[in-house]
Amino acid sequence: MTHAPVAAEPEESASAVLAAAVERAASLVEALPWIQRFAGTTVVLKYGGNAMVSDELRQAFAEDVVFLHHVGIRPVVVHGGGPQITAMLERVGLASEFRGGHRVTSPEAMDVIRMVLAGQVGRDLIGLVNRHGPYAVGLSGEDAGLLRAERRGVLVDGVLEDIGLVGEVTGVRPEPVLDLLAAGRIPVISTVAPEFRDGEPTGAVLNVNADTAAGAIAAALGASRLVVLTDVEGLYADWPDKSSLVTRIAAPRLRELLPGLASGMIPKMEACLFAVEQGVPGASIVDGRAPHSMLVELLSDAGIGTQVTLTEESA
Ligand SMILES: Nc1ncnc2c1ncn2[C@@H]1O[C@H](COP(=O)(O)OP(=O)(O)O)[C@@H](O)[C@H]1O
Ligand SMILES: CC(=O)N[C@@H](CCC(=O)OP(=O)(O)O)C(=O)O
Repeated sequence: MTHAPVAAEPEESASAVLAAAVERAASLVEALPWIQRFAGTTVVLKYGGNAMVSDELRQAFAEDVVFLHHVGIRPVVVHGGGPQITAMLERVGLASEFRGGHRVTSPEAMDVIRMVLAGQVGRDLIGLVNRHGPYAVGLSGEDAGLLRAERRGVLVDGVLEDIGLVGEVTGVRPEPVLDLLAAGRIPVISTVAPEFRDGEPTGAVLNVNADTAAGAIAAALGASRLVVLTDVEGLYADWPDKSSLVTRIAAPRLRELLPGLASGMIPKMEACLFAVEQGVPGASIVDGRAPHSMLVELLSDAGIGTQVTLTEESA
């Protein structure tokens, strides 16, 4: 049976409005100690391609970034774009192949990857942030020596395989990011990186996993937090058993779990581990499909997702 809406008694509706207002105010007040804690510090936000699934979510991400900026926190965005790269490679007739979680990268594919990350995914995010004001500036790992990378292969059944122009970050020069932060800007970083061999640049550009790059950047910046936004609620100790979501984990236990993880989670958890072992006090995996999950993680008592710390006691 359906009922036609009945106007609430004036007294009842006034108290409902008041209760809702008090609840909203409570969320704001709850954020205060967290804002005080993180104000003046740098937080690195890794935005994965699988979390950028709708305009609404991308806009919510941009709002959160601008919110952090306006409460005195220094956000640095490191973005991925795996699915967007795959879609563009398909459009130009190039197939995608992954080995050990890394894209096999030919010189032709590398041209497309560089264009998609720096020219499309990064530009779109910069545009969304800058709807709120002149804040975001794009950087790639190639700019002002930000990243250095060396070619890496992958171990398949114990044998090291060549996967083309894929790199691992071997150095971060944080100055270009610090310059932008000092100028009150929000850096948005695409993770392609110049290749170095025996300490010298080769002139080639390498495709670098965005999680790994974000971990290295967070460590080099002395960030107070690394937050990785992805398309899953967090780390599951026993994937895909949904009852095994881990809310908090210390580095030694994570090290034990790493060899048993499936491919997408490995670079994320390695990046969190690297960051906390290099002095970042906390690194989190959150579900980027839930709007504003990053704000909830950073600025509320309960948090959301999985938080990695160096020890059981540290935060
Ligand atoms: N133990 C695990 N816990 C959570 N997710 C896992 C786990 N093992 C594998 N995954 C997979 O990893 C995926 C996230 O990695 P990926 O697809 O590379 O995301 P992104 O594009 O955000 O970098 C999840 O959607 C999930 O399917
Ligand atoms: C070497 C390697 O695999 N690089 C990734 C770079 C993009 C990325 O990491 O994007 P997500 O964060 O969205 O996964 C790729 O080509 O897909």
